[in-house]
Amino acid sequence: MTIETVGVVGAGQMGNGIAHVFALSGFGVILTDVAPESLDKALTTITRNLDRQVSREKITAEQKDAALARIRTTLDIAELGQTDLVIEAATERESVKQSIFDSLLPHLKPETILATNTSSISITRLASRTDRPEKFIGVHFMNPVPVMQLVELIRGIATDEATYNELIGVIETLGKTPASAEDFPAFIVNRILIPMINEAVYTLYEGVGNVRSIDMAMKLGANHPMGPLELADFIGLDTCLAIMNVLHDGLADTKYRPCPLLTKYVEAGWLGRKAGRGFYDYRGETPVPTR
Ligand SMILES: CC(=O)CC(=O)SCCNC(=O)CCNC(=O)[C@H](O)C(C)(C)COP(=O)(O)OP(=O)(O)OC[C@H]1O[C@@H](n2cnc3c(N)ncnc32)[C@H](O)[C@@H]1OP(=O)(O)O
Ligand SMILES: NC(=O)C1=CN([C@@H]2O[C@H](COP(=O)(O)OP(=O)(O)OC[C@H]3O[C@@H](n4cnc5c(N)ncnc54)[C@H](OP(=O)(O)O)[C@@H]3O)[C@@H](O)[C@H]2O)C=CC1
Repeated sequence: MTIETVGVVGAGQMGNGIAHVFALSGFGVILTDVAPESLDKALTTITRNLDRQVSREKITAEQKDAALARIRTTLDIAELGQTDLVIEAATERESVKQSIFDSLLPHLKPETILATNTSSISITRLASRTDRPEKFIGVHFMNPVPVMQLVELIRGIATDEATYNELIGVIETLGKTPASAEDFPAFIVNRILIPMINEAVYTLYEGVGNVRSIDMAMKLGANHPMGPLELADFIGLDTCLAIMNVLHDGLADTKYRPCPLLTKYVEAGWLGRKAGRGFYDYRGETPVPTR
């Protein structure tokens, strides 16, 4: 099958990045979300990130304009019926993803591949509730999508070889590197990364360090490009907590217990950068630690 047009469901930080890289690689993109403001914000972010790539001479102004012209936004999920591949990138909650698939499936062509960018949820379980488990696959992009090289590919128990091979080709066309992960909670990257972030929150909770000292320690002491709390804010604290809950429920091991302080920040709506506040407050000129 030739994939020419890609549907992206969810226009948050991952959805806009996925739309960006597909459009830049020549695919037509239809981006949908439930909120018109999210679609407007996504287009503003994509334009800003393309401008950054133009100013760093990674792409030309013509490539930027052509990429933007390939992206269409809509509030009507039925419009994704014309696409060859759909990537679901909505909130990390199984019920949300489930209801998206329920409303999307009646409109899809039988040959369309259905992918999810979930960062932790079982691909096999999500696939089993669709009409095409053999054409269902996990395609896990990393944040920020235009920059990060890796894409994890996760096959559910029923995913067929043709779908897997098709996606390897697509990811290579995007200039990225596919890596296969088995379908266990949070796959490879987040199985390792998110417990590390959770441990950093425990370090804060127990008073071993404050926000600044913990981030500085890991940046200067372990050469991480961002400190773990800065990275948690970047990912989204709701997403970090959702992933810890999937690990805790799925592996039934207390070592995956989400830190109560992480839960408290999420309960406060302090979800990180996207909410203007998390372990840092981003509402002023420079980020200020909240603890
Ligand atoms: C939760 C999950 O399910 C899985 C995940 O995604 S986990 C999160 C994985 N991501 C990470 O761990 C990111 C860690 N952080 C980093 O790698 C870096 O801090 C960073 C790349 C985000 C920014 O790097 P930096 O050096 O501080 O900033 P900066 O110099 O402005 O940017 C570096 C490059 O990225 C580009 N860039 C940064 N953000 C960008 C964006 N949103 N869009 C396009 N380009 C971007 C810059 O243009 C620059 O490109 P060049 O080097 O080619 O000139
Ligand atoms: N953040 C990260 O670093 C990474 C996240 N992921 C995964 O990508 C997915 C998206 O995460 P991320 O972009 O960070 O989250 P965001 O919160 O930034 O964006 C999620 C978007 O989905 C929208 N949405 C919610 N419900 C629906 C629906 N029914 N139909 C369409 N859109 C909907 C939200 O709208 P509204 O705001 O109105 O609710 C929001 O715009 C998650 O599965 C996450 O686990 C994967 C890799 C990295």
